[in-house]
Order: sequence, then C-alpha cells, then structure tokens
Amino acid sequence: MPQFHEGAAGQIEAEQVHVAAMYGLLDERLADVRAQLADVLRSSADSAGEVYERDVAAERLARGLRRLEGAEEGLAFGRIDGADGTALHIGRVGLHVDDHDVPLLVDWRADAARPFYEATAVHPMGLRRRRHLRVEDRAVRTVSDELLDGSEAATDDVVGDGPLTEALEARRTGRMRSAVATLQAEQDAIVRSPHRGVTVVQGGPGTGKTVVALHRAAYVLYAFPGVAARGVLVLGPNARFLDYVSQVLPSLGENDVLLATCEELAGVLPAAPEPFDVARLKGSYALAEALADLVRSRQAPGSGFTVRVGQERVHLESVDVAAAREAATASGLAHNPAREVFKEHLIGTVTGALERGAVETLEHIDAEVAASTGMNLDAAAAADLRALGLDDAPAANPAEVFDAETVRANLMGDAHVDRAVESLWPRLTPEGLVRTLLADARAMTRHLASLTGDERARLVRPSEAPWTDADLPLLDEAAALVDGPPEQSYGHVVVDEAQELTAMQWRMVMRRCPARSMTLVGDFAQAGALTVADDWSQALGPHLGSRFALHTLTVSYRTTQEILATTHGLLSRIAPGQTPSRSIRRGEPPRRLTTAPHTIAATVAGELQAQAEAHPGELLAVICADGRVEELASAGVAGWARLVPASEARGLEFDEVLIVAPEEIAAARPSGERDLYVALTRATKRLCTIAVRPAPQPVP
Ligand SMILES: Nc1ncnc2c1ncn2[C@@H]1O[C@H](COP(=O)(O)OP(=O)(O)OP(=O)(O)O)[C@@H](O)[C@H]1O
Repeated sequence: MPQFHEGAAGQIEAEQVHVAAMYGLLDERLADVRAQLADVLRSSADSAGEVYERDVAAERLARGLRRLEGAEEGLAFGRIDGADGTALHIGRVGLHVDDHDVPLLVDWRADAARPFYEATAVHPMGLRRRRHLRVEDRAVRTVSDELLDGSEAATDDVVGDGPLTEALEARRTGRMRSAVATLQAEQDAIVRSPHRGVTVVQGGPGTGKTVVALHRAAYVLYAFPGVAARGVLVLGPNARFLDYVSQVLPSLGENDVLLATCEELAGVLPAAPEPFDVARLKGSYALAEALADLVRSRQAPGSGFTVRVGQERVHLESVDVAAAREAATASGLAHNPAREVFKEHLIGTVTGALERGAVETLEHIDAEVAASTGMNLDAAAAADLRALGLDDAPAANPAEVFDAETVRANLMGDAHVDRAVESLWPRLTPEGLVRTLLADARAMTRHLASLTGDERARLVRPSEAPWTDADLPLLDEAAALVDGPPEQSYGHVVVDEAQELTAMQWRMVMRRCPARSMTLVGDFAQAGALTVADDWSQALGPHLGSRFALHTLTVSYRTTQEILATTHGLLSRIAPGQTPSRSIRRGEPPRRLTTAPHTIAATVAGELQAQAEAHPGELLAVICADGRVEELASAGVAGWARLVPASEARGLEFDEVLIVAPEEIAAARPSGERDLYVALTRATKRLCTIAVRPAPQPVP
C-alpha cells in the first residue's frame, strides 16, 4: 500500500473535484446516447433500405453506449504534469467538454497519453510528474506520484509505493484485470507500435504477454479504424482461459472483440478429444497437402467424355477435358465453384462439336441431293426467294442457323450433362473429403506418402466415427479447398499461447486474416503436447517467411523470485537457450510435502484447509495430471480450490498453487516437463508441491 503522506488527503480531495466532473460528463454522454438510441429505435422505417439504415444507426449507438458503460469502473487512473505546468488526466475513454480545446480526460490510447507510459527519469518526455489515481465507486481512494525531472518532492506531491506493487500484491479473483494504469514501458512500446503487420511477443511465464496482447487489441481498435472496421478476433487455448481474460477488453471499453478458441472457428462441435499421438499427426502440414492432393485427384483425371444430347452422343477427347480442367484450376476458385467454370468450358466445347456436326450434316444433305437430282439446293432456295420478291435475302449459312447461345443455355440445365460433369468433377463436401482421406491406410499411401505405414494406420478413422478436436482443422482446410475461404475474416487477429498451435491450426488462423495484421504471444518453453515447432521461425515461416517483428519481455510480474528460482533447472532442460526472466516480486520459498498414494486426497484437503484459514479470501488452485482430476474432484477438492488439469493450466494465475504429484505431470505426456513448468509458474504468492511416495512393494 502507498505510504501515508500528509499531503495525500488534500490531493485526494483536489482530484475528487476533477473526477466528479468527469463522471458528470460521462453521465451526460450516457444519457445523450441512450436518448438517441431510443429515438432511433422508435423511428419508423418503411422501405427495406430505411430499416437497414435504422439498424446500422442503432448498432453504432449501442456500441458507443457499451463503450461508455464499460468505462465506469476506474474511469480515470492517471495524470501527467508537464514541466511547463500543464496537466492531463488519462482514463479509459476520452471526454471532451464541447468545443473546449483541453480534454477533461484523455483516452489512454491517444498519442497525448504516451508519456504517461513511456516517460522515465532518464527520458522524462517533458514531464515533471506522473500521478496514478485509484478510483473506486466514483471516489478517489489513493493518489501516488513519481517525480521524473529530478526535482524535490513538493507539498502537493504524494510519493510512496508504486501502484504497480499495489496491483501485483492484490488478491487474484479468477478473472484477469486490465493493467491499463500500470503498463510498463517495454510493454507499452509493443501495445502502441505503429507496425500493422505481424507482431510476435515472447517471454517467460508472467512477463505480461497476455496483458500486452489484450491491450494491443484495444489499441488497434482505437488507432487503426480501417482494421477495426473489419473486426478483431482474440484466440485463446481453451474456454477456461477465455473466461479468465474475458473482462479485460470490456473494462477497456471494447466489447466488440470476438474471443474464441481455434476449435470454435471451425463451426463444428467435436464429440471427443483425440489421443495426442494421432492429434500430432493430424496437426501436421502433410495433411493439408494430402487434402489438396485428394481434391486434385477428383478433378477430371485423364479420360475423355461422352454425353447424350437429345438423340445424339457427343464425345470429347481427353485433351478437351484437360483444357476445361486447366480453365477451372486457373480460375483460382475452390473446387465446387470451379466446377461451374469446368462445366461451362466443357459445354462450350460440346456446343462447338454440335455446331460442327450440324454444319456437316447440312452440307452432307446438300451434296447428296445434288448427286442424286443434280439440283443445287442453295441455288434453288435463292431462286425461290427471288420469285417471292426477296432477291436481296442472303443465302442461309448453316453455321448462322445454329443458335449456339440457346444450345449452351439448355446444356447448362441439362440433367444428362450434369451427370456426366459430376463423374468428372464431382461436387464435394468438406466432411466427405476428410472421411475419404482417412478411410483406409492403403488409400492414404497415395496422398500421404511422407508418413510411415504405421503413422498412416494410426490415422485411419471409421467413416461414421464422430469428429474429434483434431479433425476440426482438417474440416476447415477441406472447407477452404471445397467451398472457398471462410465467410468471416478479421482485420486483426490476436493469438495467445500461440506456441500451442499446430501447423493445421495456423492455416485456419491465416485464412481468417487475409491482411496478415496480427499480434501473436507465447513461450515455447511452455509448449504443450501437440507442438512440434521449436521457435517462431519454424511455426510461422511457412506462412509469413521472416515478415514478423519479434519482441521479448524480460520481467516477470507474476512469479516470485523464490518460485522462479526453483524452475531454473527445469527450464534449462526444456528450453536450453532461454534466459530466465527476472522477477520483481519477493515471497516465501515454495514448500514440499510428501504423501502416500492412499492419503493424497486427505493431504490435499488438509493443506487447502490450512491455507484457507491462514489466508482467507485468497484464490487457491490444485493442479494435477489430467488423469487424477476425477479422483480429486470426488474427494471434494473443488469446494476449496480451483481444480485444474495440467494440460489446461496455461495462461492462468492464482494466489496459491498446490501441485499434486509433480512427477506424474512430468510423465503424463511427451510435453510433461513443460506442463510441469507451466504448473509451477501459476502462483503469485505461494507454491506447494505434494510428491507421492511409491507404495511399499510387498516382500517376495
Ligand atoms: N504492467 C502491468 N501492470 C500490472 N500487472 C501486470 C502488468 N504486467 C503484467 N501484469 C500482471 O502479471 C501477471 C502475468 O501477466 P500475463 O498473464 O499477461 O503474463 P504472461 O506472460 O501471459 O504469462 P504466461 O506465459 O504464464 O501465460 C498478471 O496478473 C498481470 O495482470
């Protein structure tokens, strides 16, 4: 907590006057927008166009309303005082008194707010003082100043413990808070970067990668309106994580960001998780190649083409079919829409053949009549016309008599033709395509030659088997190949825990961000069981080459020095090249307990009870191997603490963490040691590991 300072009460009072004025203006704005929205909703709209315009206006106002409502808690949190005596308040939204030059409150993302985050004693950026305000329930609770120009503290400066310490010491609630008031300079530089392409942020556990990613999303919405109009998507590893971060953007006044998992993008609900060895295979790029290859193999392979048109049979040679296939593939369209190009091209060729046939038949008749009667039918027809006084009429040209347009149009709707086209270029479905590919190992040989026979055998799925989570990126890939790019894409995509994505999932993400404007944050030392890439170049190279800006965060704001120190040995094994983060927090050394297999539940319960009594109100978590969750749940652990399977602990944070059977977590999956590293780095205050002693072996 900030130290008591005798000037503090006076400063709090003075700030309260400003803050009250801000809330007064916020209320006015809210009332104004609510009234406008009510007017719009009441207004009549007769035509479809008017209804559309009304809906658009209502949506815009509703969005503005949500932004203002989101700013209520802690509306203002900072103030900067220039060496020239000017002062600006910084907050969650900007508030301007009409026509007044100086804003009452500056949006934290505005350029004018930059020195609040970036000024240091070495580079004060024209500031004398940076002030943090803690505002709760519309009342200023604390004021805390940092002097940046080397001047002595005056009576109106309140210099004490920083607000960062206060934020970090605060109890966890199970929901991440925004760090807008205390973003650190190295974080802010990334959040505010003018770079519109791909920004990658790496750093050890607790270095604020998620903080940066979410504040970056809010900044993009504010600073790049063109990108914002196309939408912002935030991807996280699982529903638990998304729930944890769900409040941050609304508290920054941004409600229009979609939070989702990769799986949700596919629009198919998986019925089961995939065993990780198969999931790893299904995540590999070979599957994308195989699906594309399979589609190509269904596109007019080789043969000629015969179609019945009326009474006639028209045969096209394989070169004609190949020309149609080339036209269809050159269109760049996905398989099903390209089928139309193929069909049109083929019908063009059939029509040409029919036309040639018609001309030949007429000429043949003329020749036969001339041979048998000596009569020239064309000359006779011309004479007849002259007799009728139509001597200027042109001689009928058989090619002109043939109405190619009508023939072509008829053929497009002809069922025979469609059946014939279907045999060459069948309509496909994404589900059908994936089922076909994975139906049997022998057939897979052709399209998945890079895998071993054993790997192919593991990929086989009975065609009626329900979809698994690892099938979803395959379905998404298949949908893109068959029907084209997804309907919904985004102007900017944020991916948290990005080290988790498989090659196939990266393809899903890239497909949804055609402009390649992204913020990707993660840590390969925390990679889970499906990750095969060792670094960003391997993960992103196939999609982006080296076109990404890489930043590294170095300070851990979560884990205490004592906890971090216990992970150094593990870190040097799982990520030999990685420099450990520097923690700015001190705490208790982690504790180690031991128990027997049959007393695990009792030991955990006893420990939780003791901790709950010693530290009431703190957020406790028990992390264990996935296979042990059920046993601990039925022992009632969830009544005391959050019970988290190790595979789902990424990104989460608690005051105290109890790790049950760490050796079991390390052995449970190929990424076990990395899972354990994640588990060990979830606590902000205290860590306790409970090792399980092997049961004594019976004496033979
Ligand atoms: N500038 C900051 N001000 C206040 N709190 C911060 C700041 N930066 C980080 N924190 C806090 O530190 C903790 C860790 O941050 P965050 O979850 O973003 O780290 P991370 O790098 O994503 O961690 P992990 O790799 O474990 O997922 C959070 O409680 C976050 O609120």
